[in-house]
Amino acid sequence: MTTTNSFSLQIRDDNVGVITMDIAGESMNVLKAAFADEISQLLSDIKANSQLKGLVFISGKPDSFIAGADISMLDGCKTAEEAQAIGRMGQQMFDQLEQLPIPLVAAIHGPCLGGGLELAMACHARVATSDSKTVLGLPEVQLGLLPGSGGTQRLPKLVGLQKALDMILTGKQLRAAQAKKAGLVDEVVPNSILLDAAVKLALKGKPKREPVKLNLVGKVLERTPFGRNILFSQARKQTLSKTQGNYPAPLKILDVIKTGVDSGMQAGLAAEAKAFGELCMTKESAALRSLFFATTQMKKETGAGETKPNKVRKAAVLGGGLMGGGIANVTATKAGIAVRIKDINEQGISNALKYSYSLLEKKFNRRFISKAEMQKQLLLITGTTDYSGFHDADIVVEAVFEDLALKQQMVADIEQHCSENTIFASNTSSLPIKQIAAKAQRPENVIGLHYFSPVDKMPLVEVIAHEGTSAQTIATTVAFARKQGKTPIVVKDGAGFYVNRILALYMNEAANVLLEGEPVEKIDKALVKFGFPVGPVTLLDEVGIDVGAKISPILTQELGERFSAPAAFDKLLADGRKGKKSEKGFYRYGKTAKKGKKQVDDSVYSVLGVTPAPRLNSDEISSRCVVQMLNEAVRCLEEGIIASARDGDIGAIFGIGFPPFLGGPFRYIDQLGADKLVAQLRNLESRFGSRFAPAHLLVQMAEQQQRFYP
Ligand SMILES: C[C@H](O)CC(=O)SCCNC(=O)CCNC(=O)[C@H](O)C(C)(C)COP(=O)(O)OP(=O)(O)OC[C@H]1O[C@@H](n2cnc3c(N)ncnc32)[C@H](O)[C@@H]1OP(=O)(O)O
Repeated sequence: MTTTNSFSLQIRDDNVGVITMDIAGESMNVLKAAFADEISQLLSDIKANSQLKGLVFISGKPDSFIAGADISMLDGCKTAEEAQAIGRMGQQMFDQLEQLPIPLVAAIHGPCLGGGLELAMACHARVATSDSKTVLGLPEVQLGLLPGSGGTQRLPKLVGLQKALDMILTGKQLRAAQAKKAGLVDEVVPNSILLDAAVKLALKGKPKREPVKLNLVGKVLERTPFGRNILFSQARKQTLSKTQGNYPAPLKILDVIKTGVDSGMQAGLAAEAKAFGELCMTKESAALRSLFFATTQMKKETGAGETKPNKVRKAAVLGGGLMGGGIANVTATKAGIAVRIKDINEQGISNALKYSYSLLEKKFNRRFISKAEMQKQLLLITGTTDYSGFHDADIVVEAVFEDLALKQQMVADIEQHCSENTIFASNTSSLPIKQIAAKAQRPENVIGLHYFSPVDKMPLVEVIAHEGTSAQTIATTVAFARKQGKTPIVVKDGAGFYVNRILALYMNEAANVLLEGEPVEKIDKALVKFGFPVGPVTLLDEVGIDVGAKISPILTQELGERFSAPAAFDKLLADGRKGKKSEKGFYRYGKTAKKGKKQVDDSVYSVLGVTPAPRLNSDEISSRCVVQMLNEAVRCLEEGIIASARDGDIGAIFGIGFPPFLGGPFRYIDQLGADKLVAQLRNLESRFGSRFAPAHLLVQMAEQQQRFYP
């Protein structure tokens, strides 16, 4: 038996060596530069033992394999050369594993990501557990990086070029069954027999790798120089349209994979390590890494200091609409908690159940979950038109219309039908929680829990405590949201909370620009180019022009005139234009829409009384909208609506899709400089009026040359 700090090698009676990786004192295995010496020692012991018939590499952690290279180590690199050397070291380490004369099998349970998968791919075979915790992927692109230790070269060999490009460019993670279908793992087994299965495979000898099975088109695209040129140029085009050129990593990924395919593995590896080093130094990667650190840190916070959350065993949802159905879905599928939906009629319940069914069916068809998992999750969702089955709900989330009296009635109903500890969480997007709790007998149990649509996709929730909400209610709600797979930020009670507040000013400015005559598609394109997933006008159509019109007066009354929507927008509603749901908005929908490209419904201009005439350039449009968002974010921090710049950054990125490569509004202000932003706002204020007046805190920071982050 050989033991180093993080690895041990144990020889079994059948002469299979089991290498166990278990970094002391850390909850997950990550790869560090310091391991090079340990691996060398291990390999020399292995080579010295002529009896060995095979090897298994397994993790000593209960629920994780390897979560990749240590991101803190990468963050600490000062030069591209330093980061390149780390990539090279990993490449050499994995090369040595691949060169071993005896079969080496990776036994994978839990996350096997980034450098972890690169190590597993250097092994001669892979067995993975069918457990839902087991996921395999190369998520480096999400950190603004590329796989730096052989991943760009080995993955295409195992799963084919097209699949590898898809995985590396998106960072998507595969469950074991999907990985098996793709050719990434050889066997899928229950966790209880993982080691046995891996040993068995090792004793069979090194498997012969057949070329990836491809259909005729696939063969032409992947196995002829002509086809590959088409494949890479298509991928480049798609990447540029998706990233708008804002992210350097995807283009480098394409270059590096192409180098390997055209000039061989060694050239590919050299290009990979060089690009890895360069990417590590980019501001985009630094911003994306900061998101990883922020979200990891937030996972530990209860939202209420030392108060421990109560366990939620059963939940209920009021309202089976799109939001209610989505909330029920994540409660059952992500949190694994039984959830009861109440709607005023059977149809509402049936819609909510169908919603979950179709999402789960898609996951099943993609082999992401098994039939048994699908059925188990569906069984957790039940429906009722009265309050039957509500008495033992630990938390009730209401997702009914934005009507204060109705919501107050719901509070009273829940106090009557549920226990005295049941939490009442309101999914309101604009009403102050204090008002919803105003008539409650137990206001300490009332809280806001604001989800974003579509609930199954949007990662953020705002948890809103009013002054009387108890610490216990806050901690339990935060933990509940986290179990649903959400990133919660705790915000102070106030109209629009944080996300809708900063969004409203941004959308208003887009509306102002539109009313000055800029064409709809130009405004949308400008903000997509800036880095938002969709433009503000498209977003207004999606959310509903009527919804915007309802929220705007509430925000104006509570927060001031800068929130009042341009009066001309009332004409849209008078014309029956509510957006996508009414098939009438800024764009064409339904029968009037032609297939393919989105088209502006030109009649919207005459309704608004404007003649479209482009005058501003893309940067002028985007900066006018974005500075409104930045300025309001600072006001929210100043007023304590958000507790920190970090929460504000996460809220904007996860709730609105603020460009992640900028790190969020506050990191972006740091990058711009508070003084430059103040100057820009003052200039706009002189042209357009007080809605651009800079926030006090921003002015103060500009004067004192301060930053939000060190
Ligand atoms: C050369 C290579 O190609 C380059 C790379 O490999 S870059 C790294 C690629 N890997 C990744 O991006 C994966 C990052 N990690 C994750 O996504 C998630 O942590 C996970 C899905 C693995 C697990 O999530 P979850 O179970 O919620 O646990 P989470 O709280 O995030 O992490 C547990 C601990 O592991 C740490 N951790 C996880 N992955 C890490 C990593 N790659 N580097 C450093 N620390 C990591 C977390 O910081 C946390 O530490 P703590 O307990 O001391 O706070």
